Amino acid sequence: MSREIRTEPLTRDAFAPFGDVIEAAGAPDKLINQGLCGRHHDLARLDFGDGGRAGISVFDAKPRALPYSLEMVERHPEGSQAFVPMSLASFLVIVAPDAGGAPGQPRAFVTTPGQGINLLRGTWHGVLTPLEAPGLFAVIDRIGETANLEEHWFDAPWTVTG
Ligand SMILES: NC(=O)N[C@@H](O)C(=O)O
Ligand code: NI
Repeated sequence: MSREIRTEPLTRDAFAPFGDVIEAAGAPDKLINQGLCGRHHDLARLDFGDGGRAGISVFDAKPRALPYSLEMVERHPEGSQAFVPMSLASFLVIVAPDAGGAPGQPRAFVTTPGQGINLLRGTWHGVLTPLEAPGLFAVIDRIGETANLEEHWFDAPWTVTG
């Protein structure tokens, strides 16, 4: 069986089972600030579970390149995780459905500059993977006492190609 994953463009509909696309797409939901600002409202299904709270952190991640070797995916069973780029840089978003407690066939999406994402609680995903510098991202996820992290290391790597 081929262990190659071809990237696909990130769209709201394709990504919906895994999470949300955070972007200023189409007309704003509301004009605010005397009409000088468009509000694209409430774009993501944020979820911080019981006993946790929302936090914002900044990740400064090293850019990677395609073809990319995917050795591991992880998930956060207690909360969602959003990545909002602090520059107009594309990044690689790898997700996988759950198949009885382990990841199924991974899918790889490439964002267009300006897109961010929110991963639903418990979604298998590759770690933050910028494709160009700067790899600066605001990350909104659960702050709590637990690790909130489950990793799955593949027996053999997947190769993500453009
Ligand atoms: N470990 C951590 O905070 N980051 C990962 O969850 C990730 O998805 O990059
Ligand atoms: Ni994560």
